Amino acid sequence: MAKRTLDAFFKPAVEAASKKLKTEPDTPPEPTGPPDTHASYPTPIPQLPSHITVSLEHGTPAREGRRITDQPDLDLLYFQPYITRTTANELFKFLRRDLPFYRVQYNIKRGGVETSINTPRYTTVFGVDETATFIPRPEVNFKDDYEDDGGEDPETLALVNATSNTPISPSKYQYTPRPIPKCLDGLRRLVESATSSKYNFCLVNYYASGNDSIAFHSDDERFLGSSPCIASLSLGGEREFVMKHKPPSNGTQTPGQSHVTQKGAGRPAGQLKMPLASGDMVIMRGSTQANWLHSIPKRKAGGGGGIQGRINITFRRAVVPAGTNNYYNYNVGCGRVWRWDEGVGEMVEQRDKEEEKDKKEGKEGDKEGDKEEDKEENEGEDEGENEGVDKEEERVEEIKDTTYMSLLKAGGVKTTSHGH
Ligand SMILES: O=C(O)CCC(=O)C(=O)O
Ligand SMILES: [Fe+2]
Repeated sequence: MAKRTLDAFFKPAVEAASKKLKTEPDTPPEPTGPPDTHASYPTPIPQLPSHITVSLEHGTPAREGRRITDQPDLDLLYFQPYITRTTANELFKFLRRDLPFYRVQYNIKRGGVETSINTPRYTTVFGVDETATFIPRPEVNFKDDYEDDGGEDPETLALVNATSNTPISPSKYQYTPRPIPKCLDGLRRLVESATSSKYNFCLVNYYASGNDSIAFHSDDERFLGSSPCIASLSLGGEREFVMKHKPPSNGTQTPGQSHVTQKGAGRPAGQLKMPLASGDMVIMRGSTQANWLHSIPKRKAGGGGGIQGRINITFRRAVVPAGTNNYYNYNVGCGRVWRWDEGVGEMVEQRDKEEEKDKKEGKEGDKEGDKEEDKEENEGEDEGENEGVDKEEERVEEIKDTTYMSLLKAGGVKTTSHGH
């Protein structure tokens, strides 16, 4: 992206930041503008404080990216870091506090049997595939719409067909697509300019502790097109990112196995391990997704560079509506919203309006019902069950790998995916 366009995007922030320095040095950071609202958001999403915006604009890349292509089929660009640690940690706290998260459950069918999977991390997603786009609604945006008239906030963005600009039929998507809020969209544009690729999706993972994870998988769904470029940004506590080559179709030695450095005994051959710290960014591109798997394994408590919890943001480009359906299904789903509670220092599941009303009216029977439900949910959260969940996910991956192998033999058709 041209520097001029980025300057225009960040200009209000630069002005706000310099004004703040001159007049009110001790007041809390000012957001760059009013919060983003949209019917698809559970609550408004604030804009970044102007000093974070300025630091992103002027401080990235904190270091130039290092290209890693010394393994077969691998093409990585590794920024260590892309965003300075201080800004990355502030961004981490902002996003954890201000984004709505989900703990998605979904069913898979294996051998004809329905199995329920609990995604072992918090997720959220924004964006729409390239057949549609969000455009400002002139009738709203030319009004002085930030004046509070006590009514509902007017919708400022309309979802339209990307070529004809005509409204999208509500039946086109299974979930209402969510526009990328400004606090992530500025970042998307910066990352676009750093990687010379375009992105229309922003997937966010929050790993609350070492027990949260993502199993080995590749982001090689057909809806991303061939040779997708995926930018993956890490914020907060450090976690290990592990990559391994997909098994070969003929079941012989993993390609590249003999070239990959094996540090320490007992470590499986052919794995690459990267300690992703706050602000680091890995770009996976070329034939990487087609040939390599990646994961964030669970790990014991401790480590993480002093910060508890980690956010990962991936920027991707989906080319067809199947991508939109898949991403909302597996990263938002149908469950309740979870939000960060600074007081208790953890994510808290949000009640819906009906439940709040019941609580206020003191409906005891319903409360008892809730307890039963909670108990069942908590039972599903103990360590043993989580182990099981992780294994469930690993087993899904095994199935994906096996299918991948058999499809490769049959001519390289892609597997279905659960949309990590
Ligand atoms: O957290 C990470 O670094 C990886 C996330 C990831 O692989 C994904 O969301 O597909
Ligand atoms: Fe991934």
